[in-house]
Amino acid sequence: MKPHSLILMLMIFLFILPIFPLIVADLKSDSQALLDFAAAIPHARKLNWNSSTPVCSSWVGVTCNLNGSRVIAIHIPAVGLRGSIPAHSIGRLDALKVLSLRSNYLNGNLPPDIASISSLQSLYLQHNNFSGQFPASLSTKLNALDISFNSFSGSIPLAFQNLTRLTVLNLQNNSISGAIPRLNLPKLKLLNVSYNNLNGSIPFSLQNFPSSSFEGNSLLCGPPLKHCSTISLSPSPSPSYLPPSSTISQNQKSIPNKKFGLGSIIVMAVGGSAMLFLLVLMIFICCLKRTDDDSKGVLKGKASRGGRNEKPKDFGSGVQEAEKNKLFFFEGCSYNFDLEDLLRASAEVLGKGSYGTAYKAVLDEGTVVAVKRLKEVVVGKKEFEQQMEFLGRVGQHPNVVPLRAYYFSKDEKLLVYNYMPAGSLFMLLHGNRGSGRTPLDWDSRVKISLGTARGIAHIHSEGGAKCSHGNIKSSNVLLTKDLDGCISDVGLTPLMNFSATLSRTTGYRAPEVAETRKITQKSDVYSFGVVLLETLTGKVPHQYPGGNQHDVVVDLPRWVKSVVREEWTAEVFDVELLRYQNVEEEMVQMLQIALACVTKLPDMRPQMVQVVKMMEEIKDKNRMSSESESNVQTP
Ligand SMILES: Nc1ncnc2c1ncn2[C@@H]1O[C@H](COP(=O)(O)OP(=O)(O)OP(=O)(O)O)[C@@H](O)[C@H]1O
Repeated sequence: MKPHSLILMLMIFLFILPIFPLIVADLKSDSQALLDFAAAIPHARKLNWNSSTPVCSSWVGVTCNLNGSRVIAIHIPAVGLRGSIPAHSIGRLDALKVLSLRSNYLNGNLPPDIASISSLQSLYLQHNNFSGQFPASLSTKLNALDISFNSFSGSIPLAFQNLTRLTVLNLQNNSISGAIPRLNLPKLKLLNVSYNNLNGSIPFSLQNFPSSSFEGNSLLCGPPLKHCSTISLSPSPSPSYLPPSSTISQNQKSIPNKKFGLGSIIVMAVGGSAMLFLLVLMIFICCLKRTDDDSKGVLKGKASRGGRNEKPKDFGSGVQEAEKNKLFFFEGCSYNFDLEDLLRASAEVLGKGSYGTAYKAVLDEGTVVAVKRLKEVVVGKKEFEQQMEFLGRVGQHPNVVPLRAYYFSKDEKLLVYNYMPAGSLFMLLHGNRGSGRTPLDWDSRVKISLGTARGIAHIHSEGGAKCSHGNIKSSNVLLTKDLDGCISDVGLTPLMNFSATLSRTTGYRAPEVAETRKITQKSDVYSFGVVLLETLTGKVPHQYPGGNQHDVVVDLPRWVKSVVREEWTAEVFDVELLRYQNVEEEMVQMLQIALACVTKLPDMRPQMVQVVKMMEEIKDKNRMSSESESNVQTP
């Protein structure tokens, strides 16, 4: 080594030596703050945070700065965090820039020390159960704040006026009340305050945002919503005076009158030199680092790609490095991620089915998808791809859960679907039958059943006479946010071990299937008939873990037929439906369709297109007769 290099190295060493204990102490205090947080908050997925492993390289979701001295970002979305965050835990991370705790089950107040971390730039708390007033004191460096889908109440803090760097402000679906303050936020690109209890007029500075930013606040008025009437019941005008922030006023007061003495000048000169020295040092270190990197070349690139972020996730453990990025997207799919992103996403198990395990995966940019990791696929790659190609063609229908992408390798087969946040028909019918349950009304049951029937009819007609579903049941009827029924798991039966399917469809399986070991369109009609009976009776057609055994009827078609034969037809219907007036006839007609579907002889069952037609006729007839009744009553 040359002598001048040695001198420089010595200088660096001499400079770093005194600050090294400070670096270690800062990181230690950050890690302790995180450990305090994790100890107070139960979590479903392993965070791997413990004092014996290095914070910056092995703690899940934790990012440090370049020299590894401070924690600067925490991303732990959808890891099943529960409970309320204690004060003086995360709030102690005073170098934190990004905090993402979205899609967990956190509740209670947000500790004020988090919102006021002075370095904080992005705060993502959406989809939790936080409540109470959002803290009034906020980091003025914030550029993104998303607290949507919580239960925050109180008014929008006036301190929002000071968030001049804000580009995203999402407060939708909370219980925030009062008027919107006159926010003049020059960088704001995305604003959403919809579905709160806001009132008064929309401030002029925010009137350029679309009406969807404000909808769902019945007492809010003015452009882009309807004009405010001059005599408003609850005008609550926006506050016309906003006190300037304390920091601004202090700065304004102090700067003009300042006079510098000799002492101050010496301090400034010494400080300036130190800064200059630091700058030169940093440039030097960067140069050294680059030389080092260059000498490692491609290897270095590979190492970083395979680093902390690339740990295999539950649904991706069989994915090989060489096969990365071979995620195949179907045409028209707008998703913008690759396999690597998917494997890095945080995942939550939705359930285990006969075909494998389903996960909810939340990608870094906020996209949510459902991923199915298939087990026991019995076909080879070619056949698998042919089936996928077929599904790409057939699966395009509003009542079929869209398959967006797939991945195939020797050890891993993944299917990526749209995530359906409203859950399944099974959960809606049988989940939480105790107190606090929201009953499923008649119109919703009809809408879901008709949607499902349309989805199945579409597969039968588009896929050809030999195309059937083979696994129709209420947990495979998923719901859109408007409660429309969509059929899922389309086209998977031909890929799987037949006995696995047989064992899981008990209760919905047509009697001939066990004998012939063949799934047909007529056996799908039978299964749909059972789902319709389940929707009408509220009874579960099979035993299930944790279920209320009083609601289980092992052979539902047989039970319904026996009750109807005894002329106790009214007894078969779900008690929740008895409260609805004037729908008895419609209910009985739907019951007749269901019974036609579960006829023992396959040839006697209607085709799915006929089922759809009959259901539509019943719906239209009843709508027309109720309209004409109301017309008669109108004077
Ligand atoms: N796209 C999706 N969006 C939301 N939830 C889903 C999605 N796909 C599946 N689920 C849910 O995940 C859970 C497991 O689904 P999965 O289809 O793997 O099993 P299953 O329906 O219980 O049985 P089977 O494998 O026989 O269909 C179910 O509760 C289902 O409602």
